[in-house]
Amino acid sequence: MRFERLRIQGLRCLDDVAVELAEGIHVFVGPNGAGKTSVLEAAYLLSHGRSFRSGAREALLQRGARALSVFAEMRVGDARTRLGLGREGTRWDARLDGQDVPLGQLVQACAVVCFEPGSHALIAGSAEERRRFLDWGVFHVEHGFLGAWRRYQRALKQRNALLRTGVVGPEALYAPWEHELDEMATAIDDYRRTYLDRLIPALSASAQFLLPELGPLTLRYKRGWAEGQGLSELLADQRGRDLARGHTTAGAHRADWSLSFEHAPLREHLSRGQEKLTALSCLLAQADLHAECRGEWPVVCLDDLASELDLAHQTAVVERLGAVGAQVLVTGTECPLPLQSRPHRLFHVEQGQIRPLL
Ligand SMILES: Nc1ncnc2c1ncn2[C@@H]1O[C@H](COP(=O)(O)OP(=O)(O)OP(=O)(O)O)[C@@H](O)[C@H]1O
Repeated sequence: MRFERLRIQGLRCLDDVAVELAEGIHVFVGPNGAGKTSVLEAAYLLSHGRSFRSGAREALLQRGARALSVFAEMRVGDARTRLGLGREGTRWDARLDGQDVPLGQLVQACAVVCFEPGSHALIAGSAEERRRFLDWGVFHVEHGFLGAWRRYQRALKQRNALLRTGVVGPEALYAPWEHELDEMATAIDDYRRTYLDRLIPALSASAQFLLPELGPLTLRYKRGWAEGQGLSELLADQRGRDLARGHTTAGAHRADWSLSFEHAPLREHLSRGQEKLTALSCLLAQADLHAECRGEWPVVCLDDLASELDLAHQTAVVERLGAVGAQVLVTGTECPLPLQSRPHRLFHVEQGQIRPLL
């Protein structure tokens, strides 16, 4: 898929800008604080309903503005789709081809993968980062996943509310939610395992491409509760313990995964640059798998590429994405060296204004 046009209003320093986009690589250059990352954030917002930067979605709204909106004309194969996401007051609205739709439907129609300075948290950060990566990957290729995930979250909220009453009974109050958690956690676990089984070949290939010196990789997945044990029995057994902790301590919301390499068995063996390259390998593999499942590469955003990777790796990534024909949006204070001699679209960004240079 690719964007043909993006119009962004009231997002950070972008008051009202429109960008025409084509196939291939687009580079946004300009000084610090110019609004380059905000362009990528706008694209990402359409595919995730949130920013990739930490902080509340509310921080995206331009100071003093009442409304924020991102519109895109998107091409998927031969079809054109219009996407819109806006916030007015406290209300967020999503639109697909002129119709109001639930946010979930909008974000499922649009796929953007983003490598940015915070991406190394996928390797060095909390389990929540890795679950989010996994769940977004599954969500974009498995339509049934969102329903199971929502039912799981609802049951979890209910059980946690019961725990907060400070009483472990009666059974009739806890048991239905624990059964629901068991059923939905099993479904979520199946989706995640199937996804990871499919991701591993693409991940091995991208890691081999970016980090050949580390040798073959192994992915370990933990589902969030002991293997071989039913979740509802486990939850019934550990109500007292969960009560003391104030929340549910086992289940699909505790899942995690990790990577190790033959020549770097522990995460602590990786340099910071290698952590970033490992995270990038995961994101490229996710994009690759998305292309395999949906027949279209997602849009790939690379924020501040030149400050994140050395020249050899910048070149490798750009060549790989160029070869598969993905639409790529890159930012930097200068045009990254590997892109200086190639045909691509170049935009200058300054004080929230975007001007095409090429
Ligand atoms: N809610 C907001 N309202 C108005 N301006 C904002 C808001 N949030 C951030 N900004 C400003 O918008 C700009 C955002 O810049 P952005 O992060 O997109 O810049 P950039 O060109 O990627 O910069 P860098 O090269 O430093 O990473 C900054 O100048 C920032 O101070």
